[in-house]
Amino acid sequence: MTFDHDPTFNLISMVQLPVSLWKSALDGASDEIYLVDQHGFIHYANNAAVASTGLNEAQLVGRPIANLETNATPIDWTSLWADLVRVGFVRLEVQRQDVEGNDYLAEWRITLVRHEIGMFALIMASSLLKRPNVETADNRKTMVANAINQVLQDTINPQTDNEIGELWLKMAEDMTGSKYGFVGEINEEGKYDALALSDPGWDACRIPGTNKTKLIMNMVFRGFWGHPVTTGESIIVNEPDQHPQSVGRPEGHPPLTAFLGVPMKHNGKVVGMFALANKEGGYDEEDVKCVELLAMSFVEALLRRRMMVREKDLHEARDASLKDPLTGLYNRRFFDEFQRNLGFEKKTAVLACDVDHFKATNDTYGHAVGDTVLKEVAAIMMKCVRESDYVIRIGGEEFVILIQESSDDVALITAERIRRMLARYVFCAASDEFNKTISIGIAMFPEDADSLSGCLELADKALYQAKEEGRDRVVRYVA
Ligand SMILES: Nc1nc2c(ncn2[C@@H]2O[C@H](COP(=O)(O)OP(=O)(O)OP(=O)(O)O)[C@@H](O)[C@H]2O)c(=O)[nH]1
Repeated sequence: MTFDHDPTFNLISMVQLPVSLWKSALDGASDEIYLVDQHGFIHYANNAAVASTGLNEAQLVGRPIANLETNATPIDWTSLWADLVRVGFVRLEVQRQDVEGNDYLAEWRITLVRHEIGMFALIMASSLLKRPNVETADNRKTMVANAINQVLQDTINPQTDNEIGELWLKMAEDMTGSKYGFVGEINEEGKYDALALSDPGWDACRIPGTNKTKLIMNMVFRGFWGHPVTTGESIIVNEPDQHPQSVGRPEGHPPLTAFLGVPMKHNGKVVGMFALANKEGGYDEEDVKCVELLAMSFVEALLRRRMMVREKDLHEARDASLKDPLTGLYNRRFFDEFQRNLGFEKKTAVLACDVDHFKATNDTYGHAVGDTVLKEVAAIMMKCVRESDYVIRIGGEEFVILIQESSDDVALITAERIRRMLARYVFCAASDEFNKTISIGIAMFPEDADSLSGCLELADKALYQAKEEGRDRVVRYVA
């Protein structure tokens, strides 16, 4: 493994934001920040990390995070990484030691960062009891760094666009000391739709009977309000009434003492705006820098979230097309796809299962009861198999079970378990109770046939034999 590239590069390229902004935010944050690869090696450490560990950046980069001399307790990186990959975000408390050898408790907030060159862990470490002596305790920069962390978390936690908007608007207000504001996007008609609006104490924007605010939709902003959207430039207006672009305020709107408007951009195009109001003493260039950084992070968070939601929807739609709506089991299409992707090395048992005299159930109790029986049979089958096995409703009252990495014994034991459980199960129909049995035929892939469907044909032959021999039994196919 080599670490000869700019260590910040990975992080920057992941979030695709200008290097200078991110680097200054991360470098100057008062929390220690590390970017760590999946093997636990540090790729980037900020100034606070340098101050806290007493090691310079060159000494830190390439070092395993788990074995930092400042970790008073060892860290099991392998299991931590496994949790991170599974959940996306991990928070833990780590006993650490400052450069003078004093123990202190630190909180690590770790976010999984996915990138085409690999996955990384972004660790933000802050002392819970005693902050190590870090000179760069600039509160604002810590907030910006927290915002970066938030971007990454926002893409993981399922939230609505409006909730994300509220979160980022609050962050922008806190960072600048604004009294109120709004954030929104340009819609397809080129007008403005708010995603979040904080309460400026103006009745006109309140939803009657609630303390929620009405979202502005399809708005065209004039004067300095619209400046960020029309020009793509941020604007500070510290004396709104005297400003040449002043268009006054709508009736009943609370006093406006200062205004900061920052465009949200994506690929150079203005896609929205942050608008903040009434910072005491007015806004300055530092506010512009912070909010511009936030605006970029916000767009990133929003777009990433939408992409993830789209992917999830697609995934669910695909999943639904492979499922049987009655039982929730996989369907025939799944069997065909599974077969296509099956490698030869995967020993798989094929169990062909058919409920005995099912037609009689339909005839006696009606189709609806028949459906309930099928659902309950499906549930019994699911209880009898391992998580790694597949239960498929191949059609009507016929089911197929695929047991991966199976031996003859495992297949027979599973089939017998299903047969016995079903035979003992009592079904109910109105005031009547009844039992059902099942017949099962077994064939093994690739031992008996060189395709799964070939195996299914042989398992069906064995199933037919089971029916012939009196039903309620398991038969292993023999050539
Ligand atoms: N309720 C219900 N019945 C179904 C469904 N799909 C198929 N069937 C019925 O399942 C029955 C299958 O009957 P047969 O294939 O004759 O076999 P059987 O009565 O189970 O008898 P053996 O298999 O010989 O033990 C038919 O009556 C189908 O109409 C379904 O989704 N719901």
